[in-house]
Amino acid sequence: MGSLQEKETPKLHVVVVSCHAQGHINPLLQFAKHLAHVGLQVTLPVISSSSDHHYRHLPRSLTVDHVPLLPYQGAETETETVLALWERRKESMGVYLKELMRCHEDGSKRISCVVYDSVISWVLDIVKGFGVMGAAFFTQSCAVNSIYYSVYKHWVSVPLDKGWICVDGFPLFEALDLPSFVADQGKYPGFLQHLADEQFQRLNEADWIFANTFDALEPQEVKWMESHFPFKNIGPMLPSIYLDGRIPNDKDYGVSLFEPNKSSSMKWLDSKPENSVVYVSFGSTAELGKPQMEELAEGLKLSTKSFLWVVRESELHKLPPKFIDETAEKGLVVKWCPQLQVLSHKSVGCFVTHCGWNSTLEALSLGVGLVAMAQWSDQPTNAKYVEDVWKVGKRVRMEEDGVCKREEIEVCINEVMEGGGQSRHG
Ligand SMILES: O=c1ccn([C@@H]2O[C@H](COP(=O)(O)OP(=O)(O)O[C@H]3O[C@H](CO)[C@@H](O)[C@H](O)[C@H]3O)[C@@H](O)[C@H]2O)c(=O)[nH]1
Repeated sequence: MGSLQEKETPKLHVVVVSCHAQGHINPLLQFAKHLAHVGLQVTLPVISSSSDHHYRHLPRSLTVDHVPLLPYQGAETETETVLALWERRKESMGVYLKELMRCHEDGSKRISCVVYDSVISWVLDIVKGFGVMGAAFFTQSCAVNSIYYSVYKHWVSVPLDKGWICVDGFPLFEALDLPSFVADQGKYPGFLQHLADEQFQRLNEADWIFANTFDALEPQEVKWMESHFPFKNIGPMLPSIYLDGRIPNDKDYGVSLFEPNKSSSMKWLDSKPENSVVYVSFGSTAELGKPQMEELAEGLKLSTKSFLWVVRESELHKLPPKFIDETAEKGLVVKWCPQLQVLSHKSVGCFVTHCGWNSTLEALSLGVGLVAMAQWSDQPTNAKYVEDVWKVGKRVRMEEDGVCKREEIEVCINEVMEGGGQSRHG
């Protein structure tokens, strides 16, 4: 029997490759859904050492492929460094990608284009080796991209000679406003150069460049970036239900590396009055020091507000002993939650956040005021924009020891809850 598929015009096949982190997978997956929605066949590979990922609401023309993590080459050790793990993931994804490209050099699933996360631009070398088009996708703000590009071009000197940097038409960036890799190179040796080179040295070979931002949010920064590269701003990459509803049934990002504590979080929020809850989360990678964790816990205790705090499994041991029991009346600690549903819940009145770019875009899109507690990477720059440029929240002040104290946390929460940030509920 001549199958229906044989008679159909084959769909263009696009592969979307993200680095292995929730904050990168979410916007790239969202972009993949848009491609699937306009009729393309999309494959999204996700590294998995186990099958503990959680998939939901994905369109039929979007396939999530599991990529096995290759075993260690040498002796197995328990303590794998960040860089070694990064290399092992790179190798695993590289092997998978070459095989996928070889299998689909022709035929109905021939690959037309690979969209890759800008921080893993080595993907472009593989893609170009097969004569296929490649599109870079930047998951961070244009302000941050511009700073890294200025470093790459040696237009700013790092370590900072003056203690601040100025990019044309942007706000002045003092050290505490800069991505941590720029402000404190000593802490992350080699990281900045690697990141700047990785993102920009092959960019001229990319056929398209996409960024998860939008013109109205960063008008100067977008213009500046566009004067150097043909960027297309396609953000914010949030599930459609929170924006224009373009993709039917698109309620959730859909691939979670953590298991969300959904029903208990939402039930608990339902029991709280409007605008009464502080939502606290530091995303998927930030690790707070124990003293900071204690100050935050004490700050939440001091505050008269209720709180929902996401503390990832690996961070739980840093909570003060008995904290969960002592605060059971006013607080709930969960290991992961459906953040978009939480932020759009009417009981949530403010968001204490590390200012990861996705969390920032989500809060801005849903109208929740922010208490910005940046930890590392691009987060200090996002926090500066939250307070000084968009004026949608307060940035906490750190003491000399780099820790933000409980009283400061309490004051910032009160200010934002009582109208210092943006207001969603009137
Ligand atoms: O309980 C939770 C906590 C978070 N999220 C989601 O996880 C994502 C987290 O992304 P983000 O806020 O960007 O933080 P990170 O996971 O820390 O993201 C990394 O990647 C981002 C994009 O490059 C950078 O901006 C960050 O600094 C970097 O740490 C968001 O979509 C959240 O909605 C949940 O669904 N449930």
